[in-house]
Amino acid sequence: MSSSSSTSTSPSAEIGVIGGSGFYSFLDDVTEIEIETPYGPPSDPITIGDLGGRRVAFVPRHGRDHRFPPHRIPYRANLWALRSLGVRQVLAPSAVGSLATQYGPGTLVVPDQLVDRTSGRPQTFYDEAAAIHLSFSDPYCPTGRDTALSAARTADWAPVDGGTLVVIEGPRFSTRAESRWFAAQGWTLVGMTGHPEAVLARELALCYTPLCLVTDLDAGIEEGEGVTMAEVLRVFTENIGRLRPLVADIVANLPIDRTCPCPNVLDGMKLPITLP
Ligand SMILES: CSC[C@H]1O[C@H](OP(=O)(O)O)[C@H](O)[C@@H]1O
Ligand SMILES: Nc1ncnc2[nH]cnc12
Repeated sequence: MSSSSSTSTSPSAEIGVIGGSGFYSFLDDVTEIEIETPYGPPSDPITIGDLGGRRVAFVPRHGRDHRFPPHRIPYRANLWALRSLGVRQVLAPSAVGSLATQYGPGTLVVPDQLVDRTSGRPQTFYDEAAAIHLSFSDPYCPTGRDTALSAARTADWAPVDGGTLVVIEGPRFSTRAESRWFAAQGWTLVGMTGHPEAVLARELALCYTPLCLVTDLDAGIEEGEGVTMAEVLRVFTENIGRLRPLVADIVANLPIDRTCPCPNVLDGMKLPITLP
């Protein structure tokens, strides 16, 4: 681990933020850290700073120059690096498409379920020496979700509480038929990065909370031209001015001591690896 500023102790943080498309920086007055993990380096050097009285680590999921497409993001390295810095609670802003007309661009959703439609992405830390099967019935931290929802309400950004995020392999967007099928299942949102990020956080006993900003109505919902990357980035950029302070408020309001089930998910398991 190397750091750009001289510190006598190792840099550490308690809360991690993984920025998505259009969310490439977060903190002021940062220490920048280059970390190697058993899974290679994270998407970018991690920046650590103080925010709302908390120590926060930030990593841009796609890299600050958006060089990693969703299927090439080093998800394991990102989560491992955050945990190795002391992070135990993770906030995950993400740009998503909507599968429901009532949730138009600019809607903030804190989903409570996900459906994995990715293929071939490494999605576990436990792939040799012992079989580890974790419960994933409720993929997100209940306390993180509640904290996010109440911070959004306080900020007058009426959030949608719950919904199902379907995660596609990408990097292409969905066809209209796929999109209509997702909507017909009753799923709410579509994205490309929510899996395996959430399950890898669970495997490291981290709290993980998705913050989904709707940037578009997906192809089968709006009979227009179809979604474009430019549209996603434009709408995200229009909303980043209120998303950043909201993430800061959530950071400030996350509990210091975790009373949710997340810290205990590995209890009694004989792990084949030592967690950082
Ligand atoms: C920029 S277009 C599609 C891209 O945007 C979303 O990224 P993220 O979840 O990191 O905000 C979506 O999942 C795709 O990766
Ligand atoms: N319509 C969409 N499909 C998949 N990922 C997205 N990210 C933002 N909008 C999206």
